[in-house]
Amino acid sequence: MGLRTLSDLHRKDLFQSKGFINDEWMGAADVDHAAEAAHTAFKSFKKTSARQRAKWLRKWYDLCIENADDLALILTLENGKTLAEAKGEVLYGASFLDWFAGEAERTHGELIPTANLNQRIITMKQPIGVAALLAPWNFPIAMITRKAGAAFAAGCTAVVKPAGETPLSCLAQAVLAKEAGFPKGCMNVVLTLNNVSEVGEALCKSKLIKKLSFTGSTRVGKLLASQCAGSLKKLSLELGGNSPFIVFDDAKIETAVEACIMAKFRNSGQTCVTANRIFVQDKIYDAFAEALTEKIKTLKVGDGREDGVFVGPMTHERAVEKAIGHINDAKSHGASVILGGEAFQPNNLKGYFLQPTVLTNMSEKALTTREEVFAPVVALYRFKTEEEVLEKTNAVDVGLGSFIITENMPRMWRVAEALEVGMVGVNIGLLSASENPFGGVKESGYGREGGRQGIDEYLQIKSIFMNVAS
Ligand SMILES: NC(=O)c1ccc[n+]([C@@H]2O[C@H](COP(=O)([O-])OP(=O)(O)OC[C@H]3O[C@@H](n4cnc5c(N)ncnc54)[C@H](O)[C@@H]3O)[C@@H](O)[C@H]2O)c1
Ligand SMILES: O=CCCC(=O)O
Repeated sequence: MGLRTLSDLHRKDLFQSKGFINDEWMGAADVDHAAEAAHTAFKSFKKTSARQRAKWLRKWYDLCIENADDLALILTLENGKTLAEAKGEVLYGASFLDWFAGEAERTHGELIPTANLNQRIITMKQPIGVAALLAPWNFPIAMITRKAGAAFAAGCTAVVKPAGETPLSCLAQAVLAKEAGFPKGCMNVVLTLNNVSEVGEALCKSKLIKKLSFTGSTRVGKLLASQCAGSLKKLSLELGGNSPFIVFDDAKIETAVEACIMAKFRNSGQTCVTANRIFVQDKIYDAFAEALTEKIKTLKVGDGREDGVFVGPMTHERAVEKAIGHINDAKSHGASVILGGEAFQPNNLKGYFLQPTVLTNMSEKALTTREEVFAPVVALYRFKTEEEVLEKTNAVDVGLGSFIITENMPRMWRVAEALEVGMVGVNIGLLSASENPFGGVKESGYGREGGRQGIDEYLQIKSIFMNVAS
């Protein structure tokens, strides 16, 4: 079969290119109109039963699974990730709808034991209101469903803003959410490209919007937090990371290599939890570097629609430029490029490709020590002791994901507890599951998405304080 294009979609209506407001497709990004539609819908949506919302979420989940091939194709065409990865993201994205369908009915309040026996206090959880959901270009489906699944389960309505680079997957989700039965005005989508600052600011400043959830860079997260200060919106921020991937001497090399490939090459290195600083203990350093490099040499780079391709292009040109800057900077601090190191065009393909790259002898002075590479660049740092590696890993402003590879259980516990991060992977290169509370600490942001905690981001607590004296 040749390379697939939009004309191969089974359901042509999944390809939409206009914004979606109050169940209508619109040209301009009109935040006020979208916020009003969501606000009006909220008045009745908040009164629907959790069981009904769970049914809509399950139907939406079923539609994602039914249309998985079409959704994956749209995703590959707009983001560049391989079809296999895109299919994986469709399933991962759908799993949040299934998960939050379950959570919708578990937003229990509590009866609080009171000091005064003539009083009773009970609490209830209520939806916060209209939520603005701002998603990034690296996971254009899963970051929508992770946010919207939780918001709708809680009884909130939404104004969704996908990244300007990847609006199509989000619009296809809007088609399916409507088909699943969500009432008019529940899911609104505003599009941006060159006007992202204006749209972002309007979402932050809208009085009708009570909650904002953003996944993206720390730089933009800080900007949005400052813009939301005026209306004191509740915020969830899932921002940049600088994940350490620590291979201890006692690790199994095959486990370390397999986990590192997953943690580094998923989505061509463009994930918020991508292994950024790979710390390898002295005794295992050379053997690990060699085994990893041999494995990376086997990874096929190319058009994500082609069979066997493991690494697709980067999503935009500035990502390649930034990675080349990081490689040159590392070299200037003494690093050796033992594989790759350059932008290239595999089979003369147009696109933003970078050779999978391995850098050894990394210095702490290199920019990648403090900045995310967000590219298929493996930077290997050497360390001697557990204390040393902990000090180095924690000496950054961010703390999202981390990975440790060890066969020593006491060490696993010591290190996992000492790492200043939101998530620790042990002998695995992945942190993604709908049941995992995903999120960070320090300048990686706050709030959790997915897990039992994810729905709470869209709820507020009300207490009822009663005099029960007879
Ligand atoms: N946490 C994540 O999943 C994630 C996702 C994408 C990018 N990033 C980080 O960002 C870096 C660079 O990516 P980039 O060049 O797209 O970054 P960027 O800072 O320009 O944009 C990040 C995201 O924020 C949105 N955005 C930008 N300005 C905005 C504004 N004023 N209001 C509202 N939204 C706005 C963009 O649409 C994009 O989705 C990456 O290297 C990585 O460190 C992280
Ligand atoms: O990049 C951000 C999210 C990645 C994930 O959920 O695995």
